[in-house]
Amino acid sequence: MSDKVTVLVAGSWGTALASVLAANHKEVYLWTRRPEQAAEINEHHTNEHFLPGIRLPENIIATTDMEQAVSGSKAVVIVSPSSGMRQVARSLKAFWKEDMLCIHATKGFETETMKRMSTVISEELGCKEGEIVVLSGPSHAEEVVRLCPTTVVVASADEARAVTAQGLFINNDFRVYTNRDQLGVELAGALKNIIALGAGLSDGLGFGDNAKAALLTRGLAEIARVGVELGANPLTFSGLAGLGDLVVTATSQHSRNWRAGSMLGQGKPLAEVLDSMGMVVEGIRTTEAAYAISVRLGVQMPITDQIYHVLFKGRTPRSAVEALMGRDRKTEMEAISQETWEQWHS
Ligand SMILES: NC(=O)C1=CN([C@@H]2O[C@H](COP(=O)(O)OP(=O)(O)OC[C@H]3O[C@@H](n4cnc5c(N)ncnc54)[C@H](OP(=O)(O)O)[C@@H]3O)[C@@H](O)[C@H]2O)C=CC1
Ligand SMILES: O=C(CO)COP(=O)(O)O
Repeated sequence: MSDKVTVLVAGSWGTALASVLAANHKEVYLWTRRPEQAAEINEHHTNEHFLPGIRLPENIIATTDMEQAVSGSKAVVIVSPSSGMRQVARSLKAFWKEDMLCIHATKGFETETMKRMSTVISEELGCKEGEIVVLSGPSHAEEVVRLCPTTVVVASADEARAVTAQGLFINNDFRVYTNRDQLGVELAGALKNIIALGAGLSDGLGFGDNAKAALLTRGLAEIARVGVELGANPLTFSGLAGLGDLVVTATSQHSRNWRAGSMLGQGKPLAEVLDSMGMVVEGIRTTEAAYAISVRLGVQMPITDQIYHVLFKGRTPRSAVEALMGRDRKTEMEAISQETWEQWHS
């Protein structure tokens, strides 16, 4: 097989992952729907809107032709925002071959159906969900393209595919671990964006480090609670896709979710905040999906609940904080059932 790999969509993360792959492979095809962006990448080796000031490797070949991008590739990496995933996966289907590896690096749900991205992709490609590989972890595109040391996890129910994905991406700047808990990794990557919005809100309101530490810790508790209820390994939430990504997203000014939350906390309306971003803020849609999932399962997600009401129901950030601080008295630790413990330690 050739040494060609493909990345679908040339946003910040797709372009950054193409740069990692370009260090390891001969040809990296980067598909975009915009001809002017393809021309910019091929002629100037830049993607100025998404990664200002960065010169991209010359073996990244941008194209708007899906067939040219995909045919003969050994792996296709989909990095669409969650809102475009079904459409992008559907366009891929015509050129998809069963021996290609499919990896996705998107952090979100399909809001209309509350489905995970692996589910959406497998439905469109007609493959098993467990064959998809999920790439996630603490990794801002802006730092990856500057070759700052970065660690991520690739997860698949099919361990051999995760190991193959690890081999495609790993190098001395980009360290890749494998994990069998595809479900947990996917849930952790999506749900941390809600807490990052909350951390931004807290900073925008002028609260301090105590509030942020509380949000991260109790946020992780509710992410793990819903994750375990859905069948994930509890230990995944203390790994790179869980704690690692939560820390990087909720404490970094690179984070679009943190930035959006911070502007909301300063009193800017949601529509104005989203207009000013120029990039995807996944946490908004994810809050809607997670709120619906928590109601459906009857699992408490108090922080998500408050952020949902701030975003969509006109609650002020301050009254959301009052509601969180005034909740019933609780014990900190929740029991993990014997059955769950045995399942993950067998
Ligand atoms: N940025 C980061 O550091 C990281 C991002 N992620 C995740 O990666 C995913 C993508 O985020 P990111 O790259 O940052 O987003 P950006 O906002 O930087 O870019 C989004 C890209 O998606 C394209 N796009 C959107 N909808 C469609 C569609 N229907 N068909 C084709 N192309 C489409 C846009 O094209 P156009 O320009 O034509 O609108 C644009 O190129 C998100 O789920 C995010 O959470 C994960 C880890 C790190
Ligand atoms: O997921 C990310 C880093 O791991 C990027 O987060 P933002 O989408 O908030 O920028």
